Amino acid sequence: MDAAHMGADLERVLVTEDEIQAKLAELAEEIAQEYAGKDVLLVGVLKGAVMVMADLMRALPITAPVDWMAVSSYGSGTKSSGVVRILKDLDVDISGKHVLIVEDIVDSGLTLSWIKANLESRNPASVEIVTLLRKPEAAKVEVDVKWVGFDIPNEFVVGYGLDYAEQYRGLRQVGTLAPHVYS
Ligand SMILES: O=P(O)(O)OC[C@H]1O[C@H](OP(=O)(O)OP(=O)(O)O)[C@H](O)[C@@H]1O
Ligand code: HPA
Ligand SMILES: [Mg+2]
Repeated sequence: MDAAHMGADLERVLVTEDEIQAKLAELAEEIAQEYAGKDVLLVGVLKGAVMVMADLMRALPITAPVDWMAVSSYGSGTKSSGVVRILKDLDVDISGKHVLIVEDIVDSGLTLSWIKANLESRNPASVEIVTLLRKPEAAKVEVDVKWVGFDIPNEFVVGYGLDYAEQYRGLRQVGTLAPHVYS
């Protein structure tokens, strides 16, 4: 799909490219302060967090190693199954380390609460979460998220890492899809 067509499939832009970048710069400052003098490992959750990770780590005034986990809960649909599977585990041992999970979205919260509990069971020094987006009205479980970029309405969104059937991840903004896309 070409980029122009990808953008044309959006019904409404909820967060613009500029808003995303400005927010990540703010969050990066806060995160750098929090971890000053500490070693922190950034853990990205594939595939959605790729964009947030790429831009957040470049905005961070500190250097930090990066590792990735891949889990699946959504498959190709628009609803969380609630069943989380590890598709790819971390490469490194996190015991004694400060871990910052980097995510694109907290929707039902099922994925993040599962990942957080899973990582906490490995005896890290701490586990915190930064997410670009959160849907407060969609929460099925409460997850303690330290840094949130934007609270958004309970609508399915795409762009900036977020997909619908693996499409639209490359959009620079976040928005809802036009109804014709689903039919
Ligand atoms: O709060 P929840 O309802 O659990 O939803 C959030 C999760 O869903 C998405 O991942 P998805 O499983 O679609 O994988 P992807 O990142 O590869 O698209 C998103 O990246 C989060 O990880
Ligand atoms: O709104 C969403 N869009 C795309 N992927 C998602 N994964 C959880 N919520 C969403
Ligand atoms: Mg997805």
